Amino acid sequence: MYHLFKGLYYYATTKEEYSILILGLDNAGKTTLLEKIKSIYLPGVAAPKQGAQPPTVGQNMSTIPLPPPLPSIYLKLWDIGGQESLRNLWTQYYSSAHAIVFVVDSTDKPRIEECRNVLEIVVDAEATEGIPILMLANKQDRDESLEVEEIKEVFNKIAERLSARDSRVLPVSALTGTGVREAVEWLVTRIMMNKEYRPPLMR
Ligand SMILES: Nc1nc2c(ncn2[C@@H]2O[C@H](COP(=O)(O)OP(=O)(O)OP(=O)(O)O)[C@@H](O)[C@H]2O)c(=O)[nH]1
Ligand SMILES: [Mg+2]
Repeated sequence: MYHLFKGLYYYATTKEEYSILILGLDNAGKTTLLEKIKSIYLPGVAAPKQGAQPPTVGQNMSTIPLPPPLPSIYLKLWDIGGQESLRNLWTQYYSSAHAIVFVVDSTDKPRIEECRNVLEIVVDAEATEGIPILMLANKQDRDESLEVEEIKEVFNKIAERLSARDSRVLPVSALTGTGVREAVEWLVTRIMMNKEYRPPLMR
């Protein structure tokens, strides 16, 4: 009887926890995205304002219990600094990540090739094999932003590597929130579909 109650208690009080890595060049909008997701799913958290986030030196982490009607799981979001000198830290997070969100500044045309090269390195790393990759064409609220189709073309060049993977490109504005819920919903579906390959932690 004790074991039955213990089992029921465990079942009622634990949830699956999935880690999501938010990567991308410096100034792409990663921290703004994290803050926006927090403001949507956590009660009482204010939405981020333009220019309010200092460049990230190190990491920010937030655990979000998803509200209904989304599945009752925790998303553990890791936002890691994108400056060149910090990018070699990213690899430490790969093996425990259940998905990668790669944020692209759609207004930063001069750095779009750099962006593609950096994504290529992430995709080619052994420890990211088999996990879903979501590319976000961010800053779509700005007039001068590249369209999502143009961003897709740039990333087509690494399509062979991505073709065997679960990947998607979605347009968003981390600042206004347009597309952010859709992005989270895509991630939730894909990490749960992939849970036999990369199982969640139980918390
Ligand atoms: N217009 C617009 N500005 C944005 C958007 N997302 C981020 N920004 C702005 O872009 C700048 C950089 O945003 P951050 O979120 O700090 O960028 P980051 O990727 O975390 O940068 P690092 O921490 O240096 O890696 C800030 O001024 C943000 O307000 C967006 O969707 N639209
Ligand atoms: Mg940041």
